[in-house]
Amino acid sequence: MSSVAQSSSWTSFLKSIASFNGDLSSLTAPPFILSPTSLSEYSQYWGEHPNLLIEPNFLAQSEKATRDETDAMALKRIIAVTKWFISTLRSQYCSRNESMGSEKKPLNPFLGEVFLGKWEDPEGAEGKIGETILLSEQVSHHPPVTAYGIHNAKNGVTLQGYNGIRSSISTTSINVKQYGHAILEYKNLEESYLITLPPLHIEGLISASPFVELEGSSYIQASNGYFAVIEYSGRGWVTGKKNTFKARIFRDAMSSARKENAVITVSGQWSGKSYIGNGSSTPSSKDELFYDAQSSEPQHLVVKPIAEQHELESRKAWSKVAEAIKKADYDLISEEKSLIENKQRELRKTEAASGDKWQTRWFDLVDYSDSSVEPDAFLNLTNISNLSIRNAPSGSLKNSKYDEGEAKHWRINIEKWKAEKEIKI
Ligand SMILES: CCC(=O)OC[C@H](C)CC[C@H]1O[C@H]2C[C@H]3[C@@H]4CC=C5C[C@@H](O)CC[C@]5(C)[C@H]4CC[C@]3(C)[C@H]2[C@@H]1C
Repeated sequence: MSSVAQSSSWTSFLKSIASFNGDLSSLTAPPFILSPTSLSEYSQYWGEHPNLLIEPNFLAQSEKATRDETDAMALKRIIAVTKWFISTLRSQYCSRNESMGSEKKPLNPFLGEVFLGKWEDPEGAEGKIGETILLSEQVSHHPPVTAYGIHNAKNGVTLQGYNGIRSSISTTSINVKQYGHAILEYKNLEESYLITLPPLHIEGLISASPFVELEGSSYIQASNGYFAVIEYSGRGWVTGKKNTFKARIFRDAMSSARKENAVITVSGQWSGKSYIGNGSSTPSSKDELFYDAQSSEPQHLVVKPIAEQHELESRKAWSKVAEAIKKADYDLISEEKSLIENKQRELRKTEAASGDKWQTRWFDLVDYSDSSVEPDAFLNLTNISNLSIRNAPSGSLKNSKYDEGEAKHWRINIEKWKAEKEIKI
């Protein structure tokens, strides 16, 4: 066992996990497990392969296409969307391990914290992709919820979504259910996709080298009917290596009831190589390579220098805390964090006194249980996939045990971004 794992701070931290109350940010983790990065920055992991995100826009059928050609192109597009989704997972769930040696505890964003930037036209794309922007905003602090919008104007592509988590502790791991979803819209194709988020757990706590492993399933529902079911497993499974997945693509959600109905199957590691085959049999390294996560380097977001940032922008707001974490100076960390937390407490008190609640900046909370709400991509896609519209764990089905309670979801308000005067990309 490494010296870190034996260190008193880690063992006392593990004990604190034992008395866990459900809110991860309430746990005081030892300094070496703290990340200098705020959770509001994690939205960028959706956009680090702009070429794959935009690719479906170029897979349009011709005007004179027959029904079969149209269908064949629709299948090509959901395969391309599945490839883009799989390409996001290494950044989402492995990037801290790769850059800092293990999963870390991100800074807990304050209400109203924003993170924004752009991906420039990828090298060698000859202007085909163009610029893609990211807007991310902490729309709730209790519980923590981050909303984001990624937009590529040149190709009419918009990805928007939000994420919140609920955690619980088992003897050796932290179990996390994700709430929220992503909606991907290709304006030129008049086509949209609903993407749900898989549950995960944190392994390696005992050995003080935590890492994320995905589990369960997630779904991609296309407005043209095609439906992808992605199942995740880790090395604990009989055959699986870590980060294993199997994606099955069906003509529609109904036919996904039987695995034999899969028209395409993709299998492998989302942090490594995966292979694609026709039908429902499991492809292997003898079949066609689908994606190699290790060989396609993520394109990093361009973020303004901290000196040019607004005080609500994440890296500016957290700069002193981030410095203290890099110095592993625990007293300074808690001193600088308290300054931010106390300022937030004051703000909330003033708002409570004057009665004007904090207003979110670029996102609106839409109540889908309100029958007057306009039919939109979310309602259409949850209908054809039979997925719940409620604030249930991501991917819950209608009439499942979680299909109850409120149905309020965060949506980007692009007019508010266009009217933005103070904060620039
Ligand atoms: C708080 C307890 C603690 O410090 O334990 C030490 C360990 C670092 C485990 C807890 C933290 O692990 C982090 C992993 C984070 C998730 C990673 C990726 C994503 C995907 C992204 O799209 C949305 C956010 C999400 C789900 C992160 C949520 C927060 C997680 C679970 C951090 C834990 C506090």
